[in-house]
Amino acid sequence: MKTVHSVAELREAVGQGRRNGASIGFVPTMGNLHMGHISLIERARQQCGFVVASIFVNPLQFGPNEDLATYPRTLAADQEKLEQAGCDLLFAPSVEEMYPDGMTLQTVVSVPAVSEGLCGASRPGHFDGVSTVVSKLFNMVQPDVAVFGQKDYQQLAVIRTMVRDLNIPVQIIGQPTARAEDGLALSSRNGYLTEQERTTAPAIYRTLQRLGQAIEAGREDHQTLVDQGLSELQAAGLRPDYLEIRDADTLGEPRASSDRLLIVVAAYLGKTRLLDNLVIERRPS
Ligand SMILES: Nc1ncnc2c1ncn2[C@@H]1O[C@H](COP(=O)(O)OP(=O)(O)OP(=O)(O)O)[C@@H](O)[C@H]1O
Ligand SMILES: CC(C)(CO)[C@@H](O)C(=O)[O-]
Ligand code: BAL
Repeated sequence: MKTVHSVAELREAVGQGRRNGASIGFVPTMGNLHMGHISLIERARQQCGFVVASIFVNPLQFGPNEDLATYPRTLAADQEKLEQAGCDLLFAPSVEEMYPDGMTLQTVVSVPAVSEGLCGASRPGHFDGVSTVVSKLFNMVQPDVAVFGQKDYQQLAVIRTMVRDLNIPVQIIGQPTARAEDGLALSSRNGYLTEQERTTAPAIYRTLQRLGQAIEAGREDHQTLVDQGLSELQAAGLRPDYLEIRDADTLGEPRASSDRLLIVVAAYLGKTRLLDNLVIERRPS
């Protein structure tokens, strides 16, 4: 696997892949790779002859009091994992390469509606940072297919909307969440957890499953379920940011006609903010 750091080298290497007749698959990441990331690479590999990953900790999507400075940067280990997973090319640009005129003068891509609420409410400006960097990366790589994780469900919805609204010629694939044996969604930020916090963290998925089972059994009293779920999380030692039940396709409030519901949660364990979600097929009434 080749690693490049500049847009010019990236274009040259992707162009070579394309000239060899391969379709281009792309997996954007912030690095510190785990098996969740690797499942995205493998998904891209299934469909494309040439697979590109990027590692870029994007300052534009971090709030002023967030963990930009401490976010784990583990390039050498990541390169090894990507190589083993069959990735062809890694793009690992500097901040200067991505934002040569600085970030204040950067044109911003902003996706309305779907980026508001949930993480958009707790992290103002976050999704503008994500949609801006992902549209830049799409223009740099020009992939046929891009794979994102369903763990970051709202992010995936924002990207799908952006691609549709801006007519970007890329197929977006959502890959199911890879989990540890105890159900905790794999996440780079799990590395921040103390041993004690790590034993508490699976309560998030347990709560999602319990709510999911209740909905599958026909419960429609969503607010009661959410209140119980919040209490469960708190009792386990988590500090919920939000726990909500939404329409899984629009991310709006569920309607009588919603046939897929999203149970979505963000919760703090100490200083670490963890995300997870579950999609439930609703029983026809
Ligand atoms: N457990 C997982 N299963 C499947 N995909 C995942 C998983 N975790 C992350 N991804 C996906 O990997 C891509 C890159 O995400 P990122 O590098 O931010 O990893 P992360 O583990 O989510 O990090 P963080 O802890 O910072 O949120 C995104 O599309 C994200 O949804
Ligand atoms: C999509 C992404 C790579 C954009 O910086 C990031 O938000 C992530 O890793 O999920
Ligand atoms: N995986 C989401 C990227 C972020 O938290 O900034």
